Amino acid sequence: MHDRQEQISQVVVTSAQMREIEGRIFAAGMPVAALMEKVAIAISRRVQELGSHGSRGVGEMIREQLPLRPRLCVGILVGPGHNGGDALVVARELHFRGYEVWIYSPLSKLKELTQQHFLYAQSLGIPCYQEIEQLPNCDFLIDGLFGFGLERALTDLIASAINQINEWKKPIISIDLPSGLHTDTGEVLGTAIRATYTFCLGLWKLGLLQDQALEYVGKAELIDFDIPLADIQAVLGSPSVKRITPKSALSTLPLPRPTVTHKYKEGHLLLICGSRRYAGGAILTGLGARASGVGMLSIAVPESLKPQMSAQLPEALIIGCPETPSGAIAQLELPEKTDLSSFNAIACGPGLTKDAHPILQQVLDSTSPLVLDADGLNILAQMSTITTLQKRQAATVLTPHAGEFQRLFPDVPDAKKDRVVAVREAAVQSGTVVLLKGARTAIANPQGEVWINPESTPALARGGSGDVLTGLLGGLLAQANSKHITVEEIVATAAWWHAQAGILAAQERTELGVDAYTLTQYLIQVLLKWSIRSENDEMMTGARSTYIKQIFKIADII
Ligand SMILES: NC(=O)C1=CN([C@@H]2O[C@H](COP(=O)(O)OP(=O)(O)OC[C@H]3O[C@@H](n4cnc5c(N)ncnc54)[C@H](O)[C@@H]3O)[C@@H](O)[C@H]2O)[C@H](O)CC1
Ligand SMILES: [K+]
Repeated sequence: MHDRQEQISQVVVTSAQMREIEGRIFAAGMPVAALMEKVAIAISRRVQELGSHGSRGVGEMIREQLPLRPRLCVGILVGPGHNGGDALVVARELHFRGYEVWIYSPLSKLKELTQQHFLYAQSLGIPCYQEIEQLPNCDFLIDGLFGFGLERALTDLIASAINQINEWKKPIISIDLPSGLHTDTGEVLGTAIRATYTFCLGLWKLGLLQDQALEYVGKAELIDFDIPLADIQAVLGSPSVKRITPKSALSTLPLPRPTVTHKYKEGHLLLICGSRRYAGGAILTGLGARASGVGMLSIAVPESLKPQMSAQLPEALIIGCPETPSGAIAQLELPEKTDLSSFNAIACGPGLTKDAHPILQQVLDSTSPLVLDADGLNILAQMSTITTLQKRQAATVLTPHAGEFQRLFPDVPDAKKDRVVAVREAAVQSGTVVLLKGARTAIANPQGEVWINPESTPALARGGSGDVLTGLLGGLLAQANSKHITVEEIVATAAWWHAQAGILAAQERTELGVDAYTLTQYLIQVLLKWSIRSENDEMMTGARSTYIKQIFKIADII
């Protein structure tokens, strides 16, 4: 069961893929009405959990507002399709559980199954309204207007009703997707419900993981309804878009370490960063690399930065390089008998300034895996990016934010419209792994596979946090060859780890308290938090299986 949950939680689908998977289920004999019932009962149960006393959810919020209200009043928004059908089943179930239920159904032409549920709800005496103004004051709402069947911009009638509903500032639970969002791109088609919770049905919809959707999605969770893995496999093959999960991220960390090892076996990373103007970028990149656990860390900086670098990172080999009049690295001067290929990985860019452009060609000509960030990317953007990158044999990872991405890849589809399409196109064209930073960082490999980090925090939107990621990523890349892990999986792990550190820091210090230096201090705490959690899971699973064995033993079954 656990494995299924993990597999399902990684899958991301478009509306077309969901339609195809749904079609296989119905073709295999599952009646549409039965599936709707199965799904909507699961939704109803979850709504009641949220609405129950003491849960940190809708019920908690409502009780703070209306402690005396004898029973919760819920408004059900019903659309013409099966999303509306789901909502009507939920309406019926909450009605039987004692909730005061009202229905708003703006369109008179409903799909047959939805129509049947509508008639039954009316037969139970549940009040149904066609005008949003008629809907009495509810404690919370269930949004079943549109799911993954939304095909075009909303009509004015429905758009103005949704805007009105959003004005009420009531908790809203959206079924499958907040109505009005494009299922694949997350684009707002006119307007959209601002959900407090989104209960995504069966498999994660791609649109819920796109930056432009996030202010509408609220807290998203998956309602599993036992879609056979075989149907998912048949339609998706190996999923082209995956969610990064704690389990997948932790599994690629260079942990546990072999009992017998030494510092050179745990990777040697070269950072090329910093300038007189941006010394801090070099320090932050170094601290990110330190946290990765990399065995040996060399940092090439302009000569004048050497003292402060050694003070901040005494364990690192600081390589003082000749500098330009503006205080940038003029040329790389590596210790004798070493050249760029001596390093397991190179990370280049933070704080370099564009005056360091001669360095870039050197690192591009190297045969080591290479991470380019910040000015490393800005200098690259001045070269013919795609052809330059295609010449490299070794792995190359680019970590642009939206602006750097636009400069690097002016000809790929607009990342604002669909980040997944844009990052995939950039990676395929350039033959590199591209990490496009954002609220939901997206990573693509040259084969066009995409990973999305589903959890982050606006606390990371600060100068320097990208430098930390570059060091962390470079350090993990330098250790990668000790395990058979792909570069893109390492990149996905670095993105997850970096975001988790931001989340942990923000929990303890608020979203204003996560400067880049502080962020570096939370990186190791992420591993402690998740290793404790997975030990607990193991223990729980272990405890649970022991407990079950005891019961069966008593019953003399095993
Ligand atoms: N996938 C599954 O296994 C299950 C899905 N369920 C639910 O069904 C919806 C999808 O239902 P569908 O009828 O295909 O579409 P919607 O209800 O999302 O769309 C409504 C309907 O409205 C029409 N329409 C499209 N765009 C517009 C518009 N802009 N204005 C007006 N009308 C529009 C279009 O004809 C659509 O058919 C899914 O989200 C789940 O909630 C099952 O309940 C369980 C299994
Ligand atoms: K919906």
